[in-house]
Amino acid sequence: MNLVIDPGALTGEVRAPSSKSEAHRLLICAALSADTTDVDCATTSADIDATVSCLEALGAHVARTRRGFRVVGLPRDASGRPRPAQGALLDCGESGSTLRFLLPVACALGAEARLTGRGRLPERPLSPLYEGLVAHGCELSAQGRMPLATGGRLGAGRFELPGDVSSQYVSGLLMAAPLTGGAVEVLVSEPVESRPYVGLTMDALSRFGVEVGEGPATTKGGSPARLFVVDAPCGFVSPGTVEVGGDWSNAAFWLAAGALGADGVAVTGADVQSAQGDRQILGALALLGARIVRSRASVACAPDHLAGRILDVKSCPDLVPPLAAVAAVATGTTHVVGAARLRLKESDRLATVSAAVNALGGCAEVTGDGLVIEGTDELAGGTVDAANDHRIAMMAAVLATRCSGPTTIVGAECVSKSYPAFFEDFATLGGAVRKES
Ligand SMILES: O=C(O)C1=C[C@@H](OP(=O)(O)O)[C@@H](O)[C@H](O)C1
Ligand SMILES: C=C(OP(=O)(O)O)C(=O)O
Repeated sequence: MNLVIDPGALTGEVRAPSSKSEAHRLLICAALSADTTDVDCATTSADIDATVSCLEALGAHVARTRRGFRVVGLPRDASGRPRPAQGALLDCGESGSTLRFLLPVACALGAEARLTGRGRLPERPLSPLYEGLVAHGCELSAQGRMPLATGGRLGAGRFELPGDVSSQYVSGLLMAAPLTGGAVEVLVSEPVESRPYVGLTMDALSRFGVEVGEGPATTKGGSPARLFVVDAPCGFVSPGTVEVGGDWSNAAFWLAAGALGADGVAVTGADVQSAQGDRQILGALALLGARIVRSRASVACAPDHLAGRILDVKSCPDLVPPLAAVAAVATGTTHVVGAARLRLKESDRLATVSAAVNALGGCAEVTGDGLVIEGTDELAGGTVDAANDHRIAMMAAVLATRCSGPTTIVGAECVSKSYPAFFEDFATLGGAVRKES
């Protein structure tokens, strides 16, 4: 589906959709606990639905309720261990989180399963998580080809991972750890990029009674590292009800639109104390010169004197598209650094962010680990290929509001990966969006 956006500032108030990062984790923990859990989650998305369908395939019972999901955990064997369905096909869709969380979990459950996916997912890396799983008792079919078949059973012990490929490997191992029956140590070399996502996992586990210890350590080679430890014995204990917070990664697009507009945009439902690292959008937009106004019910962003800056995004890779939209019109040069892993997302996001800025008349260039963006106030509009990447479609829509002519977004339906109602909310904020005729 191609959508056309006509120029015009967004303004008003919008509610953040439910966080898919929180939802994945809380749904998985709920499925692994013996009892029933109500996961309050007002909105869903293709990625959240992928995790739900995989958990159902493993034997959990998940029902959609008015407030979210009611999850009945996996059946248990005589010794009280979760007993997964065997021979299940786990369709991860295009969700990297679903695949990288449920691969170690399925292995630790001793499930003979096949994990499959689409879009860019089969190309996105699993190494060296894959090798770590094999070294700890898992039998996996060849890497790089889907479906990926699992067998054997993941055992406890020490896992070593680099900090610069994907924090999702660490999160997956920590969620699998309580199922191994022994102590699990995950040593991650510094810098641990996307570190707040590991914190989000620790937060979710803690809500289900699993505590993760963390401290400084060194690798065998003597380099600095972080050690994450889940001690045995432990198991998932449902707290009854858990709440999924508003999604800061997606709220970031509305705040960016506020910075690009006139009267500002306010977002409700996103907690400024959230464990989500992407609430850093507030600091990053303020650094670029936008005006942030917090009230009890909302946080708003309005334009001021936008100026280019150095933005280190090691801990918040998903904020690059909305920040790039603001940098594209800020005075001067923005250097986005610490962003090499963006090449491993739904698209090569360094290439697609820069292509989107340039397609609308801006000036962006890819560097070794990020982007250089020269701001301009003269964006003409044009045609952006969303490249099947939800964050590129949302970025293009937001930046289109500041162009002098119309913008066509090719493949705009990919927003459904994380935010199916994005364009409805865009229109609610006064955005002029129509289907290409
Ligand atoms: O754990 C998570 O929920 C996520 C971790 C990040 O990935 P990496 O750790 O691979 O950077 C982020 O980009 C992704 O959208 C969601
Ligand atoms: C990279 C993303 O998600 P995932 O890795 O779960 O596919 C994203 O939502 O931007």
